[in-house]
Amino acid sequence: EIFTATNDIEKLIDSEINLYNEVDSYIKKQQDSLAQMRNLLDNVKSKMEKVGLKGYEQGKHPLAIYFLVKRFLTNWKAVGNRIQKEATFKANLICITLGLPYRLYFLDKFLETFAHYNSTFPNLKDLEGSANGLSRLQEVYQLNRNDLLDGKINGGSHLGIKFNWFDCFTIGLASYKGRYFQQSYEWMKIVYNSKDPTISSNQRVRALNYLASSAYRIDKIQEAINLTQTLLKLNPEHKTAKKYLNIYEKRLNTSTKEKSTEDLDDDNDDEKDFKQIFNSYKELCRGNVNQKTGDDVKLNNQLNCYQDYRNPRLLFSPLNVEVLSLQPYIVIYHNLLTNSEVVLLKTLASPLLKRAVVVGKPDKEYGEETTYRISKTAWLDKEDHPAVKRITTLIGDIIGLTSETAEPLQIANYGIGGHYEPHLDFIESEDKEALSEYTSRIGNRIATVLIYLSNVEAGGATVFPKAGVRVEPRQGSAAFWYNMHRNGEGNKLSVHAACPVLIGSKWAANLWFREVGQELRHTLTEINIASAILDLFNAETHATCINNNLAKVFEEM
Ligand SMILES: O=C(O)CCC(=O)C(=O)O
Ligand SMILES: [Fe+2]
Repeated sequence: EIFTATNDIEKLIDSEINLYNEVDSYIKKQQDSLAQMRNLLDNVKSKMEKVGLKGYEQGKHPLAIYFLVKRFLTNWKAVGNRIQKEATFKANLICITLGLPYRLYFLDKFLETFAHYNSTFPNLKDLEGSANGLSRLQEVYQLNRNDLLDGKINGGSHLGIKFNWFDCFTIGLASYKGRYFQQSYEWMKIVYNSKDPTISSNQRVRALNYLASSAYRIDKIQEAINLTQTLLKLNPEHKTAKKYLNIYEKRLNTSTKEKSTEDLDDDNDDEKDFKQIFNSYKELCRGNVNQKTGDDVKLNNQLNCYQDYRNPRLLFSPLNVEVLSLQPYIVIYHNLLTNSEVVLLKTLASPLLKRAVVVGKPDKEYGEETTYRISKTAWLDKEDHPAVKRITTLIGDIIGLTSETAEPLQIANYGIGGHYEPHLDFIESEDKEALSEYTSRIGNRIATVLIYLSNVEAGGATVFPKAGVRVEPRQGSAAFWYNMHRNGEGNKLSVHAACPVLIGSKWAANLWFREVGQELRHTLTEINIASAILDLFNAETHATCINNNLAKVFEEM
């Protein structure tokens, strides 16, 4: 017992004072800590509000997405660290001393929420990915740099948020990695010249290094040399600068004449063709449709349309067909799917979406992740849902090909800057054995039907750089084209691309028809068109069609 001796009472008095001090200091620390947390939270709130877009609207805007990802990596991380500290055993110790439960309930719940979200938080790869998307958008759509700095896109409305040096560096680095050297030059220059006191000297040197290297790549050789010399003054021990300085100086001493012949040699025919396709791709993405390459496309200047009700399924509701190109044959089927069919396909695909891979060369392993295709995809088999089967069969009937050998439906969803650079859908390979392995059972990808499952606010068109064709996504409509000639050879004019999504999000479904089973059907294309001409005389033309001169086109063929 305590009450029997003063000695013990004195101990008790000491204990009381100790206890008071202990709890008092704990509360003060908690108050400090809470005040700090309040600060961090207010800070992130003000950043959230500054963006100016509410809720899911942010997900449609590439800058808002970039800042959202950045908030998780910086502000929310700081809040998380703070919360982690709250969970130190000190807090628990107090609980034990006072005979309270081991952890206060609210602390547990707090941590649980954080741990749960933490596993799905964006990481550095996501920040790089968003910056990479932004740099691609800047390149393809020629986004104005000053507008971006200001938090807007080509004269659009302002987000309330602006770029700081860190953002310029992040996007500059993404541009550098994407080989957009003019861009990386400009972004890194801003970082290097920034007066912001929060840039460490180390960061400034890093920016200088990329700036010099970008300058070299855009033929500002003397500037690259000067910048590298400055860099070496700041950091004489820099690992690579000396080596690069040598290279730059050598290059400067090479006469211009020599250089230009060198450059010409580099430009072999394949490379030239590739550059042409790429330039035309960007022009078409920007909406400049008069970008024809090759001579085979003179027939394609006309826009034609007809109503198709030859198939009994279409009798009461004929399909509006718009012919965009005859060589290669590209058409649009307007309003092919209903809204509820579109919603159903997206709902079925959503839980199955995974980062898209490309088939690549059949001699390579199936499924490569690349930067030239950024989207998530899911496969829906005919057996997965009766609607998938019905839609696949209907499409086969409409285009006149058997869907027996068609691939499952591939649903794609493109995020920030999501795209698919110019490519062919059929598989080519030098390696005959590997090719035959890919094609032996059902043949190559003879034709593609691309159904749009959403509208896109800006960007995201499907373009055919060689045919000079651009298709804007319209929810429920579909593009159809042949990838192969009737003689079984691939048609290189079918090269096409998905332009990066600028604003909004894009959903589409690919249905690839394979060669096997089409032997007698492929020939029917021309007959289909011929019968469509007959239809022209009976049917009303679709409102979106400008000319009605399919017959004229045929006379020229
Ligand atoms: O989404 C697009 O516009 C084109 C997609 C495409 O070409 C493909 O997935 O092969
Ligand atoms: Fe494709």
